[in-house]
Amino acid sequence: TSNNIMEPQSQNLKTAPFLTLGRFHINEDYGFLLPNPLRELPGHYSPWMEIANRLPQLIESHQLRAQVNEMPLLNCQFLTGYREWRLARLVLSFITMGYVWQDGETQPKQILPRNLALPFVEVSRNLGLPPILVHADLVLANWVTRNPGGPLEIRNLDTIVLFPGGESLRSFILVNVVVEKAAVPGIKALVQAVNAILQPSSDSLLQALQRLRVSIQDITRALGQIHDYVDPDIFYAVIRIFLSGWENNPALPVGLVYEGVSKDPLSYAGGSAAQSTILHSFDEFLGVRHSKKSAEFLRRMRNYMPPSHRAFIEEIRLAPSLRTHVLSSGNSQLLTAYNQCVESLAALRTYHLTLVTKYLIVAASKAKAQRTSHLPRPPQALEKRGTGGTAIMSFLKDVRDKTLEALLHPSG
Ligand code: HEM
Ligand SMILES: N[C@@H](CC(=O)c1ccccc1NC=O)C(=O)O
Repeated sequence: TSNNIMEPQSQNLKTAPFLTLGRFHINEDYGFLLPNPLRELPGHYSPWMEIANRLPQLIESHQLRAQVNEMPLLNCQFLTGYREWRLARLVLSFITMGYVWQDGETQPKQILPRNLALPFVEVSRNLGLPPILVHADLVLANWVTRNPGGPLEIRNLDTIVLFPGGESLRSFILVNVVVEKAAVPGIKALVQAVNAILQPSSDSLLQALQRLRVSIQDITRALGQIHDYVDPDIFYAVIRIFLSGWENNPALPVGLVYEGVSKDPLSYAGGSAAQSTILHSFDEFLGVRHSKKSAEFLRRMRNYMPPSHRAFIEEIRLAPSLRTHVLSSGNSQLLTAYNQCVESLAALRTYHLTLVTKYLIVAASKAKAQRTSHLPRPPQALEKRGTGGTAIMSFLKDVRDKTLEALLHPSG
């Protein structure tokens, strides 16, 4: 039956919720993770897969570049379905990072050969992502469960593609998968809260804020598993360089030439969990305001996310302000629940700062004192900057401090 145009709009809101996950390709069980990623491409693409499946060995033996130079130029037309495109990007992004950084920071490859550059740029354009490894490749599409019916826990997970770094690299990726899984109840609570503001229903809103706080605490707990599985010296000296990019990077000051795509070099930021949609969503929902510089970096990182996830953040930004709703409600329970979400988010960022201290600051000073001579010389350019390109501690402390500034006080 056609909608009765006389029916007041609010009736519609009672039925169709304003915000839903499905519209943004966010999964009820896996959140921003790609559900059940593919691990095989059609036979036509075996030249890519054969290299990807041996990537750590090819990089460590410095044979990757030679292998890539012999790789045939393959046409993307035989890729069918979203999951095949995501696996193709996963494979091509790993091969690209390995190709550029195979011989370390002092001898980067300035030109990406056309047989790699052309398909990588085509697949990237198709998916709305930049032609460089991003969090959506390294983490979101790079996981399988060992026992399909089993839980999404480290022991029941495996990666699809790897860089050098052995167990530390594999676990680094999988801790991030577990973090994304821990965020799912929080993202669902955020959607419930936005719809509760619109209905309005303060009971539902209160319950949603309490669920959001619990999920943020679960994310922090999941983050802590890094200590159990990832060696800081291996992370710092072996793994990090393969996650780094070619924007504001002294190792590749003009960027990278993508042969056959553009005669001028192009610059793109390296991977970072700043490309994970989780905290962007929480910041927008809670109304956390970052400094101009931090906000610019975080906004740029949104262009390194799948377009539908980027759109989800935008939708939250356009939704009615939770802060205004809490303050105007005069409901002290809502105010307390809101502040507990903000405090938990700040605590998550403080915990992340302790990780960065251990895995970057301390690891760097140890490497400089040559107490890790059994490992390769770590990249100098990455000493002061994150792989995403920020000045490490100042950016992260600023982001954490601005989170705390969002706390609401009853006197307004
Ligand atoms: C050894 C592990 C890690 C190190 C050394 C590290 C380091 C960094 C650095 C340097 C930045 C600044 C942006 C950049 O330049 O890349 C950053 C940003 C960020 N990292 Fe990590 N990170 C680690 C793991 C993680 C994990 C597992 C998560 C998952 C929640 C995470 C979440 C974030 C977020 C959300 C940002 C953006 C800033 C913010 O919103 O607070 N990081 N990280
Ligand atoms: N930004 C970190 C590296 C890092 O944490 C990262 C790099 C690529 C993709 C995800 C990352 N972090 C967590 O998922 C660093 O500067 O070492």
